[in-house]
Amino acid sequence: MSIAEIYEKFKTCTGVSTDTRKIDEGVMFFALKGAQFNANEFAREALEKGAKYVVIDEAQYATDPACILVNDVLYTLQKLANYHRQQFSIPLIGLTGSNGKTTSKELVAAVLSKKYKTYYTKGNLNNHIGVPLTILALDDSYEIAVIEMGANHQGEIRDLCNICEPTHGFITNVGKAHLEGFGGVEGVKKGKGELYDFLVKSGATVFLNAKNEALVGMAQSRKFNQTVEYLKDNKIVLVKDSPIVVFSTQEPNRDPHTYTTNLPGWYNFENIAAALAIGNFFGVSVKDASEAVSAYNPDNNRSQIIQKGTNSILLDAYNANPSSMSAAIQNFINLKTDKGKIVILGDMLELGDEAPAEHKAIGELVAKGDFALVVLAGKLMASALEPLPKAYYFPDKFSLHNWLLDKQIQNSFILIKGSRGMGLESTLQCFA
Ligand SMILES: CC(=O)N[C@H]1[C@@H](OP(=O)(O)OP(=O)(O)OC[C@H]2O[C@@H](n3ccc(=O)[nH]c3=O)[C@H](O)[C@@H]2O)O[C@H](CO)[C@@H](O)[C@@H]1O[C@H](C)C(=O)N[C@@H](C)C(=O)N[C@H](CCC(=O)N[C@@H](CCC[C@@H](N)C(=O)O)C(=O)O)C(=O)O
Ligand SMILES: Nc1ncnc2c1ncn2[C@@H]1O[C@H](COP(=O)(O)OP(=O)(O)OP(=O)(O)O)[C@@H](O)[C@H]1O
Ligand SMILES: C[C@@H](N)C(=O)N[C@H](C)C(=O)O
Repeated sequence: MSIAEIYEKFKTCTGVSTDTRKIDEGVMFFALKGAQFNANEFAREALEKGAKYVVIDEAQYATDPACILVNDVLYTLQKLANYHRQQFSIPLIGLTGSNGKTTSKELVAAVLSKKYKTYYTKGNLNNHIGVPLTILALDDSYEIAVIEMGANHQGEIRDLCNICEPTHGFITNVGKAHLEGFGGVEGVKKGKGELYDFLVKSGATVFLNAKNEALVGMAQSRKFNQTVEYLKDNKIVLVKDSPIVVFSTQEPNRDPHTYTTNLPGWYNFENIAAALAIGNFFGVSVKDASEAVSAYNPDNNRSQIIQKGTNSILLDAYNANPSSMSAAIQNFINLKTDKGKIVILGDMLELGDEAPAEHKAIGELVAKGDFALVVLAGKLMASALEPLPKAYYFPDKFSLHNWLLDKQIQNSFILIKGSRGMGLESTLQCFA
């Protein structure tokens, strides 16, 4: 069956599902294969639970006229998403980067929502499955879309662009993330640059952080139809970045106005600047845009400041890589507080051969800070111990938690950061 024919059936469905444990009446079910299950085996169950059609790629499970047999379910999901995307002529802003994608996406969406009905990626659904699912839930009530794209190897951003066909785009930054799959920082530039390549090819508009040398360099070697630079002039000024970003804007016919945010660090100022520039481009007033970023309060284990008894906690436990870890630690070193400062750091994953050196470099950076306690957790973090002879080290989270529960830390400002695989948000429970 052709994609156009499958699309006709999709249009009669209430949506899409990939999980029989969470299925709504009337959906089109895509039977994906994972590490544990082959969802072809759930075709019948999906129909019994209310799916209108099931897309499968193993003939033996095609036991009902509602089964659509294809060569490859994942490929079909991606092609269908692209077909669906092509039905819309709204601006679609695609973004990627090593760090700050989700925060930037949320900020851009908050700004654009002041003027438009804005569709945007939920949570972190940014990969070869998440982007198609995101696109397939777009409907014609929306006026603009913001789509996050993530990758851990070459070619992935190219493929995601071919699915969502951005008309506008930006890269938050290029840094030391997923080095294993990208093959070093040059590989990251190449991989993230696939968004720029698409924007060149399609004559789209790029938003460019004029203060980011790596991005400016990548942009110089490409000829965009339109480039909108930000952080080039003093339209937005960083007043302070610690413990949270305060910025001021020059608004037409008004005195400069200062806004307080809920986000820590210069790196979030850059994310805010991108959101303001995009808002400005699409005609959102500086006042509305600034109010939107000022009101944004993360609740996703990223850049969250949480009070727990007498302790203040900067919870940044969604993910970690050398760039975001250094940024968070440097910001924490600069933070002024009467409380004792403590860092609790977990492994940074997906760094391949560079993992020992990168963990050691983090240890060297931490050694420059004036911390009351340095606590390291995870096998890879052992490499950070050499420059930190006084650090407390735990090979796993469980021994870390036992120690913290015993220690009853009070009146401290604590940074918690580690990779997703470490799940360090659960360390919050160790503080009363
Ligand atoms: C295929 C799938 O949905 N996988 C999810 C599943 O993982 P698993 O491999 O264990 O699949 P299973 O074997 O359990 O199941 C296979 C399918 O069967 C369905 N099923 C199962 C049982 C049943 O009773 N009924 C069923 O129908 C089941 O639903 C499956 O469809 O479960 C995991 C745990 O819940 C999920 O994590 C997993 O989701 C995968 C990873 C996924 O890709 N989800 C996307 C929707 C997504 O966007 N996820 C994002 C993560 C994005 C991310 O990590 N981005 C990176 C960069 C991207 C790198 C890229 N190359 C990559 O590898 O992803 C970044 O740095 O930003 C998210 O969830 O946040
Ligand atoms: N512009 C930036 N430069 C460097 N580090 C940043 C930047 N923005 C955010 N970070 C750091 O990266 C962390 C993760 O932010 P965020 O989740 O927004 O990034 P992400 O790229 O979406 O990652 P993921 O796709 O894995 O969720 C932040 O909590 C912060 O430590
Ligand atoms: C989960 C994925 N988005 C990610 O950020 N991975 C890195 C390696 C992490 O878990 O920190």
